[in-house]
Amino acid sequence: MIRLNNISKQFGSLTAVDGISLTVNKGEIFGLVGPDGAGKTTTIRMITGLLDPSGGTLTLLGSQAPETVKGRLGYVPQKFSLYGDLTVMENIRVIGSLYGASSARVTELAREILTFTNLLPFQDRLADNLSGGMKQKLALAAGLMHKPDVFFLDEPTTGVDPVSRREFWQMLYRLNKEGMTVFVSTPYMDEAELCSRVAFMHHGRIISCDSPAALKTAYPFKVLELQAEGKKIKQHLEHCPLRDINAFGGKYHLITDDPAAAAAAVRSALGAAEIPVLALKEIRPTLEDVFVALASEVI
Ligand SMILES: Nc1ncnc2c1ncn2[C@@H]1O[C@H](COP(=O)(O)OP(=O)(O)OP(=O)(O)O)[C@@H](O)[C@H]1O
Repeated sequence: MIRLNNISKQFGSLTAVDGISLTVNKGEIFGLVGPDGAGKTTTIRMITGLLDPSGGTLTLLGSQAPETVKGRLGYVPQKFSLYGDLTVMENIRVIGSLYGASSARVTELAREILTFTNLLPFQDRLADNLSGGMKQKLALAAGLMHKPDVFFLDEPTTGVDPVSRREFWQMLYRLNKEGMTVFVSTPYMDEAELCSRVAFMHHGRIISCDSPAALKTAYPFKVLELQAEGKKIKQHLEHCPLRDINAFGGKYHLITDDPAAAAAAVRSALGAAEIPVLALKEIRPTLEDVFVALASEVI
């Protein structure tokens, strides 16, 4: 459905996308995952024909010219780009009428899509007065007005509250079940987990691409999760048999080859520093662990 072969993009001397190749199959929820500046937006803009690649070849829906299949694509850009001074319904109707449907058909479709996105009760509210999560739902609704075969969403939930994020993903799942191929970029690893396959992007390159389960299975190290209250924890663990220490929201992931030996050394080192260990246990590696290892080129 989507095939990129050695695609790159230069902006002057900056290489934003550095020779990436990937294939997305019909019916997938494909995640392009990576930190800010990795090259995700640039990649999506090239696939959707908004930007010309500097090199490489690209096939989308069987065509090498994205503009010829534009009518079959949906695109939700990173920044809200609908009309703030129009209501929810007006925004949707404007987009619908751009595709040349009759007024009656636009009304019917608008109601159907606003119902699907739970926005119907807010149809008369100005877009400017919507919450961040609702704005993103409106952008999603707009992207659906022409019933695309493949739907591109560029970091659709950045800055959106957790409840709205969950609702948003439930919608993506429902659309996907109905047959829509979804291509979504995200900096969030919990969202990466929800994709059928993910490509990790870093400094313009794809450093790995597989299903979340396969990526985690291939991870070669063990992970200990540590909860401890104290300062300079990393420093105290310097001489423990650990490959890496990563802080994730108040907890530490300790990367090791030998979890038993590492746990004993950690308890001893923190004990000597009078830092109480609140919890220390081996956990299954997360996608975040996989990404950190890939990005630092230790796997
Ligand atoms: N039009 C442009 N001109 C010059 N540099 C650009 C342009 N667009 C993107 N870049 C640069 O290319 C790199 C990749 O940017 P891109 O927006 O694709 O990354 P991203 O992974 O989508 O991250 P973000 O979430 O920050 O948008 C960045 O260094 C960015 O500053």
